[in-house]
Amino acid sequence: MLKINSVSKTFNKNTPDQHKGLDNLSLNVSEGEFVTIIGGNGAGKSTLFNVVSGSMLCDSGMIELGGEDITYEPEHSRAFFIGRIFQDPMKGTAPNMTVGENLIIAYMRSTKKSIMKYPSKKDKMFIREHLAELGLGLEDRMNTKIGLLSGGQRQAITLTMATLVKPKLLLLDEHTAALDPLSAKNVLDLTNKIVLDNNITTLMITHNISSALALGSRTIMMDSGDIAIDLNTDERKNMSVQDLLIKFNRVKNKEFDDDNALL
Ligand SMILES: Nc1ncnc2c1ncn2[C@@H]1O[C@H](COP(=O)(O)OP(=O)(O)OP(=O)(O)O)[C@@H](O)[C@H]1O
Repeated sequence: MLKINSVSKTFNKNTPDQHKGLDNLSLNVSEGEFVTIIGGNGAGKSTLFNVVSGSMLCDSGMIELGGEDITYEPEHSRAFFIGRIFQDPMKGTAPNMTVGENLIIAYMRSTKKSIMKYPSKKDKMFIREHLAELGLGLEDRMNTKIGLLSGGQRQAITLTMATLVKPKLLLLDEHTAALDPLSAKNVLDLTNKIVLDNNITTLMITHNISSALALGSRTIMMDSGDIAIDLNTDERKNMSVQDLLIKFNRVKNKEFDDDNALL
């Protein structure tokens, strides 16, 4: 489904500050796979998401999604089939527009319908039903401005916006890191439900190693712009956080270094 072939990205080339964001990284993700990604500071996690979503172009290598070469496809056209959710709940929504308006715009955009046209009753029903499925009562707050909702509610809506129409790929970029622990847990539970119910191919960056091992079907650990450890479902099953840190230490011959790690 997603094939990343020997992708590299160097920043500040030919300057004393030159360094590699991605170093010949290859990764194959199958349809419906839910991969959690961890890694220390500057390991290259966000750069990986940037080159996959098109917000940055790689220097070399190839990225294929669903059999199509998207390596040099511009970000705005990838946005039709790649959903990306950021740490900041305000990113990706218009705070002065209502819940309903935000969802309608996301829906019209992903179905490539004109946003100049008034949505049909059927479209509005579809959106309302989707929101009701979250079980947060947000379907009764369609006229509330998004900016007035809590961070957790906003992330739940952003998640709905990104999955109203099933994306080919969902990128979750530490999407619960700015939330309080209870909201973070609720949003992670919702994420798990939405991803599994819809069989969405998903990559999720997290600093929480226990969540990374508990969620999804595979965990990769990045270091120095490449994948250091790649664990499938069976390999992860009985692995504790401590086991993983010991494995990293053995493979890379150094301590895992992540200021934000919530073990
Ligand atoms: N736009 C940029 N310009 C220059 N260097 C960059 C840029 N983006 C990332 N880098 C560098 O590339 C390396 C990888 O950064 P990246 O943000 O991908 O790491 P990360 O794993 O997401 O780290 P963190 O968890 O700390 O956010 C780092 O050394 C970083 O400083």
